[in-house]
Amino acid sequence: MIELENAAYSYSGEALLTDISLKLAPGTFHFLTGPSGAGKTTFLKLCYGALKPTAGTVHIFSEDVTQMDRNAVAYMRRRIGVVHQDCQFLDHLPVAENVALPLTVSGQADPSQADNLHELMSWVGLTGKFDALPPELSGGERQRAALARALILSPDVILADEPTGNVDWEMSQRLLRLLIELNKMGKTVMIATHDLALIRAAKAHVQARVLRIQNRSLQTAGADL
Ligand SMILES: Nc1ncnc2c1ncn2[C@@H]1O[C@H](COP(=O)(O)OP(=O)(O)OP(=O)(O)O)[C@@H](O)[C@H]1O
Repeated sequence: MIELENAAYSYSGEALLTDISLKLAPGTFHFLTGPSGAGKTTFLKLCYGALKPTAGTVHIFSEDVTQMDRNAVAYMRRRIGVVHQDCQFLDHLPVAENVALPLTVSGQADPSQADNLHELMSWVGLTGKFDALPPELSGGERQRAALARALILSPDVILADEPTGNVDWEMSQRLLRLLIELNKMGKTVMIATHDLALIRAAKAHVQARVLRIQNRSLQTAGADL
């Protein structure tokens, strides 16, 4: 689905990631860990075409990202749901409209009537928050709304950047269960996280591969996590 081959990324000529190779196969579950500033968000951006590698190649759904124009990237992005670290809501729009935004952007006539909007809001436990504004949500509600928005176009792949960053243990377990459930439905999932306890908890329920970015490269983490 997503394949990086000797991929590298530099900001302003300074190498952050070098010689990264990885194949994300359909239906797999990955964690991505590593110290703060190691490049986890940057790596995820390479995986969804927000950044193009400065060396090597990235293929997404068999297409070379460096050869895609903006329209092709936008079209490809419909198949990848991204949960951003800071959620990135439009604070003046109600939660349901934020969740439906990818439908609006992709030209669906009346997103508020979309069956999957109602289903998703219910699935993430936010039925009562349709008309709330994002600043009125708790941290866990924000993360669940961000997950719902990432899923609104029924993507094949979910990339979640610290989805449990600002929530307590109980809520992080709830979010993890949702992501595991998605994987059991056949979706490919990658979660970037600092939370090693979360990774340990997940391993009891899902076969997950743990990757670590360290010293600019990507390694498979040991079983001692
Ligand atoms: N647009 C940018 N321009 C220049 N440098 C950047 C840019 N975005 C990120 N960086 C730098 O790249 C490095 C890696 O950032 P990135 O956000 O990918 O790391 P991370 O592992 O996700 O960090 P954290 O765990 O703290 O979220 C950091 O030093 C950051 O300052």
